[in-house]
Amino acid sequence: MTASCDVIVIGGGSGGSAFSKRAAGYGAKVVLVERGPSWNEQGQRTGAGPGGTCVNVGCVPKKLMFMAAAHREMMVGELATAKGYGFTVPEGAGKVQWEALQQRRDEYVKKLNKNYTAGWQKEGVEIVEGTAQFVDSSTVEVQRKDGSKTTLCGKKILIACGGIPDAPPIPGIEHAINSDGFFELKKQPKKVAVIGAGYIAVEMAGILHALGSETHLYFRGDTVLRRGFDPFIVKLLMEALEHHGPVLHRNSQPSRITKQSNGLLTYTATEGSNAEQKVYTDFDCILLAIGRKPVTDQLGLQKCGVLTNKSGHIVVDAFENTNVPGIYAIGDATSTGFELTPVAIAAGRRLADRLFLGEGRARIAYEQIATVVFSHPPIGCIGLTEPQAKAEFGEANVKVKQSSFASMLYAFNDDGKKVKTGLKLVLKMPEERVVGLHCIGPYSDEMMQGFAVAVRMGATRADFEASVAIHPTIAEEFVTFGGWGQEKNGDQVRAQLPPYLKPKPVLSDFATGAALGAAAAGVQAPGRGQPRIQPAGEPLAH
Ligand SMILES: Cc1cc2nc3c(=O)[nH]c(=O)nc-3n(C[C@H](O)[C@H](O)[C@H](O)COP(=O)(O)OP(=O)(O)OC[C@H]3O[C@@H](n4cnc5c(N)ncnc54)[C@H](O)[C@@H]3O)c2cc1C
Ligand SMILES: NC(=O)c1ccc[n+]([C@@H]2O[C@H](COP(=O)([O-])OP(=O)(O)OC[C@H]3O[C@@H](n4cnc5c(N)ncnc54)[C@H](O)[C@@H]3O)[C@@H](O)[C@H]2O)c1
Repeated sequence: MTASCDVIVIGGGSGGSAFSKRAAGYGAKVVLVERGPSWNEQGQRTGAGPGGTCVNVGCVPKKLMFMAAAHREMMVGELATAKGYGFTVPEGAGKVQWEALQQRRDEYVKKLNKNYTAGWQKEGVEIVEGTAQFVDSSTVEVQRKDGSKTTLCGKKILIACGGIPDAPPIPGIEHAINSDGFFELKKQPKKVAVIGAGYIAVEMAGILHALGSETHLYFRGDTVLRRGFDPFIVKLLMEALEHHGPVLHRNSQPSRITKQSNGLLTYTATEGSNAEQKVYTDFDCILLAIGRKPVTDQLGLQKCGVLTNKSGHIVVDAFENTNVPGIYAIGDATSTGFELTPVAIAAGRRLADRLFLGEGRARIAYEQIATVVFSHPPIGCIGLTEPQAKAEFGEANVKVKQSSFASMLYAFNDDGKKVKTGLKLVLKMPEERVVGLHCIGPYSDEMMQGFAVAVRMGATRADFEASVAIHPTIAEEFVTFGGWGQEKNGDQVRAQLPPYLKPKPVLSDFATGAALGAAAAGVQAPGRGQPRIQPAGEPLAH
């Protein structure tokens, strides 16, 4: 029995870890319960441990694989640029040593696991290793791996338990892997089917294809990334995938997986308008990436009365409050709709600021969250898509500046094999405030963060164009879309002040009528629906 503490945190992932360190830094007595570790004594991966999904089976190992793929892409394959720049690429180059890569990647993750634990200890966070379940609204029981149990009492409790990959209930599902399984692959698949159309399917299919596996991507609609991404960006992504990516299978629903007598796998899908059963054979790997589900069903929430929605996500308001006073929730387990590491971290830190610093207004601005899809090529975006902006402000009050071109990276690809870069600004008229910024193409991932600051600060097109460009870069297009003299994209010549001389409207002028409401549940993430703009009169989120 541990003595009573100020706050019990369930889950040492992105959100729980950030909250715990910040709260302990303010002097709160924090007990962090984390299921971990990530590997068992036999060296087998057991899922997320210290650092959670991001560190163990998410962003970090995924980005390492993305970077491995980027190395190969430059050497060999349709979009290879190395030869054009004068490098000799020997016959047979580009064979990745999968096992060595996996080993280095896992060592890197294990180091991060240690850093997380050390970080908690340094801040004075008490760590209890085991699985937490509610006993009542202020008590939690923790079961350790050896079966022993500890009871913890907290004045407050934070739920930051995250989620796990979801699976469709189809026959033969046991033969498939999910994103966790991707990181356990001991050898590179020769022929792989990836099923899904979201971040994970697009990213993992891209990585596998770029690393040289024969990759097939099956999805239900006409395009991938259907929800929350700007149609201009999706169109360019689809063009890139069609010409240079995995084999695409549209309008395809998973139906069945069977094992062949030779050990390989057959994938059956229901396809097209007349629901034809199509059979695809000889896969050595089938990867399902059809979304994630929260692990709230394992918490015994009925004991404390915390409410979840239909999908099991904990219902929270914009301040991470659940319906039970003193119990809070952040990150992937919540109804906010944003399953992103920096969102979980920011929510955790702001919650700690509110609870232990007395900063009552601190909340995360869910309506202005930048995101990157590490697709091939990568995508970055923040704010509203063009259709979302038109729905929000009315068609006449939205102006768009967009352009697509081939990046200089492909200057020497004489065979014409290059992917298009696309940049788009969605402007709210008449002040031309940037309410959406979207890009696809090489380096889009690294380009986004600075623009996200500008959009967050309420930048207008005039602010963008008053910034002197950095040349030659891709990002410079965002600040040179066409100034006061002549506009690109066929616009009329404008006889008015250069944009950088226009008076800057005050932030409150930009407020829209959209009521954010008490619940962040209504605010939706790319891939989930429509984000909202800061409404008038709301305390400024930060
Ligand atoms: C393949 C993949 C790639 C991703 N790539 C990106 C990316 O590039 N960028 C990005 O921003 N996001 C990415 N994400 C999403 C990101 O990983 C999550 O949004 C983030 O980790 C959520 O943090 P969290 O704190 O809510 O939960 P988690 O990080 O999942 O942490 C929850 C922790 O709680 C523990 N836990 C659960 N239940 C209990 C219990 N009952 N008792 C004790 N402990 C418990 C778990 O062991 C886990 O460590 C990716 C996700 C995946 C799967
Ligand atoms: N770069 C990043 O920031 C990054 C990377 C990976 C994951 N993530 C986060 O993790 C979350 C989960 O990723 P995800 O890709 O698993 O989920 P997702 O919600 O992004 O996409 C799930 C996809 O699966 C499809 N789908 C759902 N049920 C299906 C079924 N029965 N059959 C076929 N297709 C089905 C959906 O139409 C959707 O396109 C993301 O929403 C994102 O927030 C972020």
